[in-house]
Amino acid sequence: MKEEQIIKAYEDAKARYVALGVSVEAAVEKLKNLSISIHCWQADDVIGFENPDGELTGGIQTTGNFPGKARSIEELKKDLEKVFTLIPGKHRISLHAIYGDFGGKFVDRDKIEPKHFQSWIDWAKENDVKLDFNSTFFSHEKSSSGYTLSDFDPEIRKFWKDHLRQCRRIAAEIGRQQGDPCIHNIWIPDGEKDKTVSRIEHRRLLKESLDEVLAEKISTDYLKDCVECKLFGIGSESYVVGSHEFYMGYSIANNMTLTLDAGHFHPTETISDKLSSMLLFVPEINLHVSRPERWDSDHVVILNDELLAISQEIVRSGQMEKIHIGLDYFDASINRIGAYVIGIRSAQKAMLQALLEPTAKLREFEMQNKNFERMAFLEELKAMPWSDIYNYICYMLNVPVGDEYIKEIQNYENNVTSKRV
Ligand SMILES: C[C@H](O)[C@H](O)[C@@H](O)C(=O)CO
Ligand SMILES: [Mn+2]
Repeated sequence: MKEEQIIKAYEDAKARYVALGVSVEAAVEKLKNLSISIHCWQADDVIGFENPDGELTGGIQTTGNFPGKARSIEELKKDLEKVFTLIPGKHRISLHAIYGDFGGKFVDRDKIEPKHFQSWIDWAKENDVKLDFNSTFFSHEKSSSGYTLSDFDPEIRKFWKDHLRQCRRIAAEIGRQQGDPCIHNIWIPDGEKDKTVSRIEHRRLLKESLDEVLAEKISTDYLKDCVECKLFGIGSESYVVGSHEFYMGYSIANNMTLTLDAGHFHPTETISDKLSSMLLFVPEINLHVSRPERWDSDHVVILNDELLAISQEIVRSGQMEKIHIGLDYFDASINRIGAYVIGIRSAQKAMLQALLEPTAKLREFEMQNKNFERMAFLEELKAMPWSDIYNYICYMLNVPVGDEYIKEIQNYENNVTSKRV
C-alpha cells in the first residue's frame, strides 16, 4: 500500500470511530504498548536443546513435517528475530526449560541453572524483548509413568520438585536481570488413560509437592508463578491430576496467578467467559491463547469469535494490566515463521478491535434495557474499519503493512529455512 493511502484510510477510519465517541489515539497507544508473550516452541515443534533426538511426550503432539524447523539456538534466535521484523511492537519470548544453552552437553532437568539461560537473557536485552519461562515436565524418562510431581514414587517426585525449584530460580534471575517480573508457568502432564482409582491421592501429592517448592519465597518483582490446568491429553484421557478445579482452588487458596489455555477445556467451553470470574479471586491471569480444533490441537491462532471474545473481556474488565497474553500453539504443517506472524498479528487485531469498542455507549444501552440497540451496534462494529488503524500502526512502527509480510516470509523460506536439510 502507498504511504498516502495508508494515512488517508487511517484518517477516514479515525473520523468514524470518533463519531462513536472512541479515542483512537488512546487505543493505538495501548496496542503499541501491549507485549504479547511469544512461545519459543512453535519454531522447532517443541523439541528444545536438551535431547534433540528425543520424543515429544506428555500427551501433546505436533503434526506435519513442513521443512525448515530450527535445529539450534542460533537458528531459533534468527527465526525469532525475523518474526520481530514482521510484527508491530515490543514483545516477550516465552522459553521452556528444555531450550537452555547447554553447550552440547546433557544437563538433566534437576540440574539446570540460570547460567544455562544467560545467552538468552543477553540476546533478549540486545533485541529489546523480555523473557518468560516454563518448567518442562514432559519429554523425559522420569515422566514415563505418566506422573511427575504427583507420582507415588518419592524419588520421582523429588526429581521433579528439584526441577521446579531450579526453574523458579532461573525465572527469578531472568526477572532480576531484565528488571521486569518473569512469568513462570507450571504445567504438568500428570494423568492416566483409564479408570484411575487413586484420584485424590495423586492430587494430594501434587498439592504437597507444589506447597513444598513454592514455600521458597521469591519476590514478585522478579518472579510470578502461575499454574495451568488441563482437561485431558493423549494418553491421559480419563484423568488429569491438574484439572481446572484443582488449580482454580490452588490459585485462589495461594493468591497466585492462574493460567487459562484456550485448548484445555471441553470442546464447546471457552475461556473468554472465565476471565471476569477469575479476576475477582486471583491476583493475575496468564493466558495461553491457542486454537483447539475438536481437541487441544494447538492450531495457529486466527481472528475468530473466541479470540475476539477473549480480547473484549480483557478490555471490558478494565484490568488489562492484570492479564498476561501468551501464545501456545505448534503447527508443523506450514511455514513456522508464518505461523508465528499470523498468530501474533491476529491476537493484536483482536485486541485492537476490543480497544476501539465504544464500551460506555454499549453499557448505557444495557442499563436502559435497550438490547436491540446493543446488538445492532455490536454487529455494526464488526464492519468498522479497524484494519485501517492496524495498517497505520504497522506503517508507523516500520513493519510490513497488510499482506506485505507474506512475501517477506516467502523470501526467508527460500533463502534460509528451506536450506535446513
Ligand atoms: C508446550 C505445552 O503446550 C505447554 O507448555 C503447555 O502450556 C500446554 O498447554 C500443554 O498442553
Ligand atoms: Mn498451554
